[in-house]
Amino acid sequence: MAPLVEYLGPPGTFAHAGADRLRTVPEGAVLEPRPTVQEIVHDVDEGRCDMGLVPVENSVEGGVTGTVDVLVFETTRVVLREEVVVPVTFSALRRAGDDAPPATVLSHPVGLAQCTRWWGSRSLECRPTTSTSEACRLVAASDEDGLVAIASAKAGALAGLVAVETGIEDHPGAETRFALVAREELGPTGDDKTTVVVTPPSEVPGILLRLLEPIAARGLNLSNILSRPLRQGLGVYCFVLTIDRHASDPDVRGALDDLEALGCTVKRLGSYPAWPPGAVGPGTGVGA
Ligand SMILES: O=C(O)C(=O)Cc1ccccc1
Repeated sequence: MAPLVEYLGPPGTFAHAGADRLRTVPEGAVLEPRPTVQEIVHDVDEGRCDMGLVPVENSVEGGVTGTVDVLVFETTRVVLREEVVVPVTFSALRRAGDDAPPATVLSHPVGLAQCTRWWGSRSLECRPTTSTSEACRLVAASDEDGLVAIASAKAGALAGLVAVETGIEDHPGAETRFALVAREELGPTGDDKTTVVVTPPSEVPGILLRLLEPIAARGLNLSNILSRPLRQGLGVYCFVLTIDRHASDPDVRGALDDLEALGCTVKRLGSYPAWPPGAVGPGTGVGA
């Protein structure tokens, strides 16, 4: 049967654009929008779909914490299978005929955070939405005046909105990394990354330094480190580490064994080919 790939919808999101850049999805896959990252990740974890495409990191905002936390705390089977990077630029989008002064801006939290100068200088009220396309859908369906969606021009056009300004982001050239999550990871391609969640034992002084030592000592490059609160009180954190090598590499295996020997809990989120495309084939073109 054709694999089912869910992405953060509705159509026109940056995730939808990312689906077009996927390289490891079998031909004939069916692509379906879902309204929230949580639903997508749980659908993969519990076998209701095969794969899911969700935002994990933005070059201006850092980790997309909503996604990272679902992967860290709410999954048992989900692994990262592929990463895809998408350039992001934002437009201000309105209903045709709504000439009222802008009053309220709607977008995904990452979209709002990347356009703070635009809406901050106009003192607009912010309404976070589950995606940029959902912001467009809500503005198009509302009879409230003065609403502005922040999304790609394409998302706006799909919802029938008019772009009143383009390129409104604070930092041009931003990119977002998306993860294709699945239940099975891929073998080594020669240019891979491994992401793990490391929870240190409590109350060990200098633990961050000690848990980085086995990685540094093996000459492994750490391309990302994110700390997330364990929700057990202030100062209690886990670390999401990305190592630029496949988990089957003996040095990565050795480093992860050392972390466990230090008393850390290690949750393996999987190994996947690094972006930009290197050792794997061309895109499968399942997306937008
Ligand atoms: O809402 C979207 O379009 C997404 O795919 C998530 C997102 C939102 C803002 C910037 C990058 C990705």
